[in-house]
Amino acid sequence: MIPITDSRIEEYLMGLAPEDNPSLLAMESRAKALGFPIVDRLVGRFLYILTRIKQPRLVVELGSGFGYSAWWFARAISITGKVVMTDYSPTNIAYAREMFQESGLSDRVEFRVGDALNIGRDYRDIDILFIDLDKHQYREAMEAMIPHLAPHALVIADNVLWYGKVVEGEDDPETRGIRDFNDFMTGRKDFFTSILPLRDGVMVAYRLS
Ligand SMILES: C[S@@+](CC[C@H](N)C(=O)[O-])C[C@H]1O[C@@H](n2cnc3c(N)ncnc32)[C@H](O)[C@@H]1O
Repeated sequence: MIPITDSRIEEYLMGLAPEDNPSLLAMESRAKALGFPIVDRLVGRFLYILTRIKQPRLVVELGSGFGYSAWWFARAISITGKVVMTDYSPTNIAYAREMFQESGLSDRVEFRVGDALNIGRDYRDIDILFIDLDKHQYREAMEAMIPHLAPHALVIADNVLWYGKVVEGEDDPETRGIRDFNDFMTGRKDFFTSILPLRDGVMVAYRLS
């Protein structure tokens, strides 16, 4: 494993990103206690900014866990917008419901339990697609969702550097899945794609038409 960002830099950045929302802090503590992978605060704040700039009508998340990343989208989206959360786990979605209720954000969120690849296809004209499900599924998910994206949609994907394994010659299904997804996206002429080495690597791809 290769640390993407030096831990001292990450600590410094975290010091510059104070948050006091009780639901947010509770979700961060839960992730720490369970060792559950969330995008983390630095990426969350980045999602918030992208959402404010884009002003989406519809955000669809593939792989929402218990709602941490969705919380950032919901906080940033206007009251007329909607964030669709998807996760296999009813326990995760039930916890997310509680957190969104507590934060007064539930009216902007649709909570869906099941396979994100099936659920995602229920929606059209998606302005922001966020991909954070099992890593071997990234490309399949993307290919399935392209016809469901709005013109000039943003696709954001987490973990695209996969703890540095993408450059270490690892050949497990997850690393292969991420490499394949990165090659697929950067090879497409209809998306302009950029990868930020923030936390575990965040891809932002802009649909050109
Ligand atoms: C990395 S976590 C998501 C974390 C979340 N995006 C966040 O930052 O708060 C991945 C989640 O995706 C879910 N998942 C993986 N593949 C899925 C699929 N095909 N359909 C639905 N959920 C899936 C897992 O249950 C897990 O909770």
